[in-house]
Amino acid sequence: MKRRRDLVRTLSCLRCFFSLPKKNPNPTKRKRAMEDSSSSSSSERYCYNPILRWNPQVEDYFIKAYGSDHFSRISKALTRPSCYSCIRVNTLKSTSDAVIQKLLTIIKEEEEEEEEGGNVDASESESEIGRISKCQFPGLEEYVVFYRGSGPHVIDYARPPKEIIVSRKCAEAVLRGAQVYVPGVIACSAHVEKGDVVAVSVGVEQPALDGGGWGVGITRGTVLLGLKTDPYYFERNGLYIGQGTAMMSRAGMFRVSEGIAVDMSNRVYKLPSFHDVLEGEIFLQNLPSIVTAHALDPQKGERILDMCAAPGGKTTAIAMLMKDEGEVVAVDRSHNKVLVIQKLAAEMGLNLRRLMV
Ligand SMILES: C[S@@+](CC[C@H](N)C(=O)[O-])C[C@H]1O[C@@H](n2cnc3c(N)ncnc32)[C@H](O)[C@@H]1O
Repeated sequence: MKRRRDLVRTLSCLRCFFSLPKKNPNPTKRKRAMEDSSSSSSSERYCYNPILRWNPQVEDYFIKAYGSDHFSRISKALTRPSCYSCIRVNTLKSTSDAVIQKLLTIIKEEEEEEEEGGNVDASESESEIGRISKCQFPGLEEYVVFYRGSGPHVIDYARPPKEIIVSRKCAEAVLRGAQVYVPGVIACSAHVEKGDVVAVSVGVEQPALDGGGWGVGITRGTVLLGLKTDPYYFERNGLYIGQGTAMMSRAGMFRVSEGIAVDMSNRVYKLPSFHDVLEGEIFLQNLPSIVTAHALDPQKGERILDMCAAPGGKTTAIAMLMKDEGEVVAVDRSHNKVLVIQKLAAEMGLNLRRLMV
């Protein structure tokens, strides 16, 4: 089974990331910090500690509504990834009990391999059984399984640094167990070669200096010098998401259009990638999407229209709940999107009857 190693090695999404590191959010402060060379230690830099910046009026409103303590906890939680992966079991092919057993077997086998290779950190070897559980909401226990991740972890990074900055979207995927793919890389240190261990941070949106909206402010392909005089140096403090091995040189990362740029070995939050795991038997789907189809309560023989259907998460959930006896009309706006739905339905062994562009 492809990519099963990720289930062991790595353990949602960053729901909100309009966040900045705690230090030096504006140019004046940044300049002051650059002058004070002792203000940015390695532990400050290589940690994950973003804070959310709110529109002051919105902030005032919420503080009045929730109280400042509660609001500050909400604000902090919004900068953290989800601790759970939510797995929908395809009940036409399997059951939640069978899926739990299979996942445990996969994890055990892979753990043994990792142990043989000496790659297991004993301090992290919590029982996997406790990590997997059935959803407790009535009616969902039959087909929804949770996998609980872990974090935040302290991931030391040895100097001298070789660094990579990735986009927010890429960072969200990485903290759900993905690798860093080429399109997600925004900037990279000079002289990064294939095989180098690199520190990976996220470039977050910041207010433009000219007051014209928010942006990442780093041009794709920027060379990171690793110096405190580097204009982006302080912005990266506290936005470190982990480290990995460069799978290509710096030149390659900005020359090719696809492929893995960094094989992540350590992430500050760990959730496994379920990519290619138990294909057709399970589908990774956020709980609200599952609940949407569940609340619709589709019955055998009904005809249901899904108007913005790709990639087909709710479409296939509806078809499954109808025991694939009925008609789901799935519509999306391009032929390619409809092909994606078709592929997912085929993997799950479902006959959707009608797919439309
Ligand atoms: C968030 S995704 C839908 C996710 C999907 N319902 C699921 O559960 O997997 C939104 C989809 O709406 C589609 N969409 C947007 N505008 C549309 C339109 N005018 N007609 C049909 N589909 C549209 C997009 O192409 C995209 O695939």
